[in-house]
Amino acid sequence: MITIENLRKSYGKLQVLNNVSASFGAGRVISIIGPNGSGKTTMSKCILGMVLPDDGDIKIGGESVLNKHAYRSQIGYMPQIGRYPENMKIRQVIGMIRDIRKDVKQIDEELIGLYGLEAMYEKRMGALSGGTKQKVSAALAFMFNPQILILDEPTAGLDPISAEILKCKILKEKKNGKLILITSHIMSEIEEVADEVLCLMDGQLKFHETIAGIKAQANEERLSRAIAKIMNEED
Ligand SMILES: Nc1ncnc2c1ncn2[C@@H]1O[C@H](COP(=O)(O)OP(=O)(O)OP(=O)(O)O)[C@@H](O)[C@H]1O
Repeated sequence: MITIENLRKSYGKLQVLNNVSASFGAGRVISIIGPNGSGKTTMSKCILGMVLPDDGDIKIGGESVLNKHAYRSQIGYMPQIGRYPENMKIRQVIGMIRDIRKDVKQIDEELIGLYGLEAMYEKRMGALSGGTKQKVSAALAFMFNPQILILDEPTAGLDPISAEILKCKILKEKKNGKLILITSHIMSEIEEVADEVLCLMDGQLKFHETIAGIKAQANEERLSRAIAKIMNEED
């Protein structure tokens, strides 16, 4: 569904993505991991068209999406920190985005219901707690039934019950054939929801492997130990 070919991106002298290639199929959850600053968000933003790579290609359904816009409507994005106009109420933000996406008939309001957002509709975005803002971001990412979801540290800041709701939603949408990319540092969460792990280190692909494959390769039952072992291996 998504193919990344020899992706390169630098900011000035800093090479953030160095020849990264990978492909991701429908009906899979892929966790993107790596130390802080290893290029995870930059790779996600390249897929979203928010950052233009210096070199390489990104294909969705076999077609290059570089410098194109229409494909973005197939992607639901939950940013690490959602930024919203402080004075707008939750109701207005959701209404505004629904207005922009009038083309979508099959609206998915499940997370709005599960998070009880309607009861907070009249609250202004600037007055919300970080976790509630995260819930709005999650609800918006899933709302327009996108075929691809990119979730940047989605459960960071959510209380355990709200995080559980989101993990269940991720697994449900995976069963519906969606491709879901998640950046996360939480190993237990990765083990619960992901099928594959892609690891970036210093902008390079360190490995891209199934969970079972990682454990077998490292000869470790615990995913966190297995990943640490592989990350510490010399190339
Ligand atoms: N717009 C930008 N201008 C300059 N440097 C940038 C820009 N965006 C990112 N960088 C740098 O690129 C590197 C990779 O950043 P990126 O946000 O992709 O990392 P990450 O793996 O998502 O990190 P984290 O785990 O901390 O979220 C960092 O050194 C960052 O400072």
